[in-house]
Amino acid sequence: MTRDGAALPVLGAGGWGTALAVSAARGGQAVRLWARRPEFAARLSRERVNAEYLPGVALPDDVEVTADLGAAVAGAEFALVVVPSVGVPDLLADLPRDLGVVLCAKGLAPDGGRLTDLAHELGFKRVAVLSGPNHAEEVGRGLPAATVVASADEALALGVQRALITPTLRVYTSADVVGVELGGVLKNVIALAAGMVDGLGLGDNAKAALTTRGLREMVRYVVSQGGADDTVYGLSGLGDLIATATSRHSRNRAAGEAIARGEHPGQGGKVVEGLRTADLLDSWATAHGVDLPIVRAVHRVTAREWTPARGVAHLMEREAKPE
Ligand SMILES: NC(=O)C1=CN([C@@H]2O[C@H](COP(=O)(O)OP(=O)(O)OC[C@H]3O[C@@H](n4cnc5c(N)ncnc54)[C@H](O)[C@@H]3O)[C@@H](O)[C@H]2O)C=CC1
Ligand SMILES: O=C(CO)COP(=O)(O)O
Repeated sequence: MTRDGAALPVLGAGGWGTALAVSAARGGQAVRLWARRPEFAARLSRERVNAEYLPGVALPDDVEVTADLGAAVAGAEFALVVVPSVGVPDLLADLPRDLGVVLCAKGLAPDGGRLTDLAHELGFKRVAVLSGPNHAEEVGRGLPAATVVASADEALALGVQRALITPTLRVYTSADVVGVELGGVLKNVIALAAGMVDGLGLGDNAKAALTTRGLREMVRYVVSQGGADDTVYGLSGLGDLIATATSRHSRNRAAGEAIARGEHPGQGGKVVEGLRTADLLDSWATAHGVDLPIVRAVHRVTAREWTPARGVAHLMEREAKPE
């Protein structure tokens, strides 16, 4: 049943790991889905539905669930790493260094750097990133979607493309790791801001202005890190910004909306990557003298240093200048 020999390890059984496992298996790829908690893995293996993170989507027979990390990656060329960014360093530390790693988290390393850099620093030679407009709820249901796998190792990118491409998930390759990785990271912060615009009832004009200026901020940051502006205008940048800033599925957008209403964002234990990213990036931008005003406003508001109204004023009352 496998396409390329050994089963594909999918490490992380949250919403996105489960959706990727289901999608690949439906496409004819045998999958080993690793969950950190043994009792959770046992329940998932028994019930064949991830009721906690991806309800209503049945696991095909070709998805084997395990809590044994060594068994999950045994014999594999590469593995998808699909835990939240905060858990990536510890998981990478436990993996064999000759394994190719495909990083799927849309977040940063603890020092504010890129997770792909961290993987190289830890000794991995074959590193890729997977990112695009891909809500797990839709990919899990087999609705049409497209995504991008980027790597400096072309053979790895092509292998991932072969393993994941299906009639409903179109997988493109790219050599711009920086651009693909950081587009997915940044759009979460802009989606938090878009949610705040929704929560404050500021209207469609404000949201269009915010997301467009947010795209400009994404380009500025990506280019400062060596990525290409063209990549930001593609699926993993603009595409994911549209999907996230407008979606009822987005946890980042919903968290922004809740914060603007004065609530604490309750996501039932699901990760809201933009909160951590805004914190890390605001510090980075301050230290490096880079102007990221939306990141700054989102960080200050989510840290409860500013009210949402002050965040809006910070953006509206900047000096007048050409677009
Ligand atoms: N949900 C989505 O639609 C998409 C999510 N992503 C990204 O994928 C990453 C994972 O997100 P989701 O699967 O949605 O998360 P989730 O919130 O659905 O679930 C998180 C999963 O990771 C596990 N986990 C938490 N901390 C861990 C750690 N330290 N080590 C190992 N496992 C840990 C949890 O037990 C849970 O199974 C995030 O970076 C997210 O931005 C990317 C594309 C789509
Ligand atoms: O990355 C995503 C869609 O591409 C998921 O976004 P949220 O984490 O905001 O739900």
